[in-house]
Amino acid sequence: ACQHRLWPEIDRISMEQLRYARLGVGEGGWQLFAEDGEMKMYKREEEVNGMVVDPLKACHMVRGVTGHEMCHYFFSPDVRMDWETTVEQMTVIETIAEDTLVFLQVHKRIWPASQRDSLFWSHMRQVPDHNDRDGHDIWIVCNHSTENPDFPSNNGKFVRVTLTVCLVCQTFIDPPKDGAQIVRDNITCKITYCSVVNPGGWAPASVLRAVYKREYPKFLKRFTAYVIDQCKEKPIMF
Ligand SMILES: O=S(=O)(CCO)c1ccc(-c2ccc(C3CCCC3)c([C@H]3C[C@H]3c3ccccn3)c2)cc1
Repeated sequence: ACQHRLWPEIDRISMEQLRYARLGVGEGGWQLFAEDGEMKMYKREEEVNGMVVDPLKACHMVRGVTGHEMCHYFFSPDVRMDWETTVEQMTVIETIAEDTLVFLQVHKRIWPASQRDSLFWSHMRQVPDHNDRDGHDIWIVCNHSTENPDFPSNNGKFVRVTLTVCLVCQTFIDPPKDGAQIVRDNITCKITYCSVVNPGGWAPASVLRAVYKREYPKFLKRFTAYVIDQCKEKPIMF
């Protein structure tokens, strides 16, 4: 992967997104728009050329899974269609490395907007976390739009969205007493999910904001429930 032409961009954007995810929501005009238990969703209202591109930041605490497990299932193409209900087709069009893939996805049409597709590299990485006492690393998956001459945007069929998404997960372990073995009940995963999606073409602001408000909470709840269910009978992947 390190000699691939995209590697410098992949490395830079992934680390930028890690820093961005770890910034609090105290400053920068974030407004809380959805809450469900431990999950808190914030957005900023932004438009580019009259198109809604509202950045989103979601914070969640999930008990019983590790950050490695959360990122593994988010990254894996094999299980994508099991949890991602807003995607109609998903193809891996390039394997840059075992932790770096290029996806082409066709998203379900959101009436009355025209149907969208997305083409993005996806990179998963473990990042040592210096200021974390119990020494558990941070896992991140970063998805960022890219171009590929074999799959031109606006190919007449779909409007190509551009996106930058990151899932940053940190594992916390509450060690069991008397040196017993760590079980899933001793584990909590702190998730920060950030996304900026540019619709790539006009779509009514009111429709998009309504879809964001409905779809993002559903998306994150469904995904985290999926990972908990997949992991519960399996050995812990730290
Ligand atoms: O986290 S991921 O990388 C997971 C891999 O799939 C991701 C998540 C979401 C998107 C996406 C793509 C298109 C749209 C819109 C824009 C105009 C018309 C379609 C939206 C908006 C509508 C929002 C939304 C939020 C959550 C789920 C689906 N829909 C979101 C892409 C990638």
